[in-house]
Amino acid sequence: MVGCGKMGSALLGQWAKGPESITVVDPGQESVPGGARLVSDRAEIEGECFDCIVVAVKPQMIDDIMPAYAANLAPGGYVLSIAAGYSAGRLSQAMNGAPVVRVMPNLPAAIGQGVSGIYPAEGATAAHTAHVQDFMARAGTTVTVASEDELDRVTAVAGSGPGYVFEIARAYALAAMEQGFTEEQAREMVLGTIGGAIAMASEPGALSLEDLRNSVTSKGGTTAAGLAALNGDDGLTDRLRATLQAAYDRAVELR
Ligand SMILES: NC(=O)C1=CN([C@@H]2O[C@H](COP(=O)(O)OP(=O)(O)OC[C@H]3O[C@@H](n4cnc5c(N)ncnc54)[C@H](OP(=O)(O)O)[C@@H]3O)[C@@H](O)[C@H]2O)C=CC1
Ligand SMILES: O=C(O)[C@@H]1CCC=N1
Repeated sequence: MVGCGKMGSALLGQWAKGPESITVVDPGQESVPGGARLVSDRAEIEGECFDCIVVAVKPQMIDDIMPAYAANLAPGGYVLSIAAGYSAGRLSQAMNGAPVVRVMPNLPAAIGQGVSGIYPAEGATAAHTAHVQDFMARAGTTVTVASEDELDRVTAVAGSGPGYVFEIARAYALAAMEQGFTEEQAREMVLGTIGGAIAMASEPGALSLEDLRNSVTSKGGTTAAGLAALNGDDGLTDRLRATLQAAYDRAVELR
């Protein structure tokens, strides 16, 4: 694994429980999860070959960092990239024509509750894809997509998604504090409410999201009043549309 920051270490925490021996190259880390081997520079693995090289550095750094690793890929091996946007074709070219599988995980992978998109690019074999599916299933649910464009849309919806959710929760808690609650009370109430509602909506056979919303909303009651302020003019819907579009557009720029 090349790079082991926030997302790399979230995945490594799950992967390190499996049978593979994992080597991490990251100059900035003092330790990595699960007892994986950590080196700070590629020079320390000169001459060593790996069946899979995971790209977990920022997309903007790939051109500088990754070409040298082409020499570390074992015959028959492949490259697994979690970088947003950066295309499989460009990465393969940078790594001497290596097969590439692109993955878009999200941060709850750290607790085994991630949502990951998988896109096996041209040149990736069924065995490579099966290995990635197994790897990512250890970190949560997976969806294998048929086009790279779709993976960039998974990025906008799920890859970046925890960021939107944390921001919504933060704003919700701030509003709760303005109703007179302490920060701790607001956090507990807001996360308890979001967590409870999501758990209920995730039960097998749960109602549609619209019906669930309606089941909270008494005619002429408090929820109806709150919902009118929240999305009565579709402002929230429009804002979320713009959110996903902006994230997708950025992924396209990073290709
Ligand atoms: N964060 C997220 O929720 C998600 C991120 N991703 C993707 O994951 C990738 C990493 O993102 P994220 O974990 O957030 O970023 P981080 O900055 O946390 O992680 C990148 C890591 O790479 C290290 N690094 C820098 N230079 C090198 C080098 N020459 N060799 C090896 N490692 C190096 C950095 O060290 P240092 O900090 O010291 O520079 C850092 O530890 C990105 O491509 C991103 O698009 C995908 C899905 C979700
Ligand atoms: O913000 C980013 O670019 C990365 C990719 C998805 C989540 N974080």
